[in-house]
Amino acid sequence: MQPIDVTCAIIERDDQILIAQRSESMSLPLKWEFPGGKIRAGESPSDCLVREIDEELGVKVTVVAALPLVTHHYPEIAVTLHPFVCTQISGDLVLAEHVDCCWVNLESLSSYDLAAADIPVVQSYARYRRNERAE
Ligand SMILES: Nc1nc2c([nH]c(=O)n2[C@H]2C[C@H](O)[C@@H](COP(=O)(O)OP(=O)(O)OP(=O)(O)O)O2)c(=O)[nH]1
Repeated sequence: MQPIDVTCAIIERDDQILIAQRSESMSLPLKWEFPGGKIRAGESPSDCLVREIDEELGVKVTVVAALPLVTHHYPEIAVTLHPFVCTQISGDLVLAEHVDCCWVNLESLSSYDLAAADIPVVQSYARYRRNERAE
């Protein structure tokens, strides 16, 4: 199965990051994820990310760092996630597609039912944070 390319944003605010819950009508219903979406033909991953976050959350973000790609095979679809660490630069959060969102500490993430592809993203983000603090 050829993976589809999907961007996702780990939006940082102080010591917390934003996660959002997919709706019942989306694929992976009610799973928690990092907001984002499919990369369009001819679009760069970072342009896709900025567009998707504006569409889904109504806010502008700027990219701080790119994390390693993660490919995951679900039973019916395969995805390659392009994760970016971001900060919000303007706008007020309004959910256009998700049913819920919350700001969480890294340590609390394991209590949310995350999409399976996001688990390695959380691990690489944790490594990124450790390296940031070591500098
Ligand atoms: N956005 C996002 N999608 C994820 C994550 N983890 C994960 O497995 N996925 C999967 C769910 C979907 O199968 C796919 C992304 O599809 P999507 O429905 O969010 O993308 P989109 O907004 O471009 O969708 P659409 O316009 O076609 O409705 O990637 C994640 O952290 N964020």
